[in-house]
Amino acid sequence: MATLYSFKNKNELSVSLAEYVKKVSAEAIARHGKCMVAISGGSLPKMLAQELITEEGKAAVEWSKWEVFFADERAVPLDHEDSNYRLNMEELFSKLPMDPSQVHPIDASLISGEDGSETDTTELADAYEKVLVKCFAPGDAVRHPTFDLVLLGMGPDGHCCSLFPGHELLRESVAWVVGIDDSPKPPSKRITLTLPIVGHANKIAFVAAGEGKRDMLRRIIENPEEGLPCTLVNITGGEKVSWFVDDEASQDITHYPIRKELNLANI
Ligand SMILES: O=C1O[C@H](COP(=O)(O)O)[C@@H](O)[C@H](O)[C@H]1O
Repeated sequence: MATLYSFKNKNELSVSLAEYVKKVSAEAIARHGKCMVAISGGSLPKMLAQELITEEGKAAVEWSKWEVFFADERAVPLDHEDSNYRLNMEELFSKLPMDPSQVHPIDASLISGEDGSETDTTELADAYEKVLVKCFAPGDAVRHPTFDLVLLGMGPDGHCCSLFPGHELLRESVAWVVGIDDSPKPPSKRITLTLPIVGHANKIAFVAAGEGKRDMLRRIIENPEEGLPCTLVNITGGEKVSWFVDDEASQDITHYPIRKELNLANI
């Protein structure tokens, strides 16, 4: 069962989220010498940056051991305002002691049309899957990449990565990365990790804050029968999943245990 942490405000959420990231990172590096991370876009990078780009945050994590991939990406040029790569670089990774080569973007040469609207998303997804194959198991065939940490936002419609409610891609069980051409949230062309890959990670963290997420958060947590994408990650990931939300977002949750403090021993 996923753990739900709710904090007084976004500031306290960011403080605990940073503690969680530090611990998960240290454990991964102790286990296999690196930390393989998948990250999404939206409001998440800013919340991570608050504590992690400080001098203390820079020193508390072995950033040189991180390899960063995208949980989802929009089929746009890397400097486009909709690019999750651009957002994460600007908000977070360019401010950390990391080499840019540690962050693995989509293959920009496959973006077609000025705004990416003519891109073949299957080709883009397949190319990104090859990046994962290469980075996770060089020269080796693996059934699933195991991310040490997947960091996700929650869309106000209950989507995560670029897996949208009711979409057929929620049933994908073979591919690691898939293309989507009909995202209900623009831009319509994207690529995304699939549910089995997200659920296979060692740790999965969701971040959601503010009144705008309140109703959907309640439905995700309390109405699993709706089968919303975030709920499916909760079900697949079970106790590996932690939610970091603020009290504004969790206010309507009455039938699920809410923890008010992060307990690092339980992670
Ligand atoms: O389109 C996307 O939206 C989600 C949620 O974003 P938020 O701004 O509501 O936090 C994000 O997680 C995903 O990466 C992005 O492509």
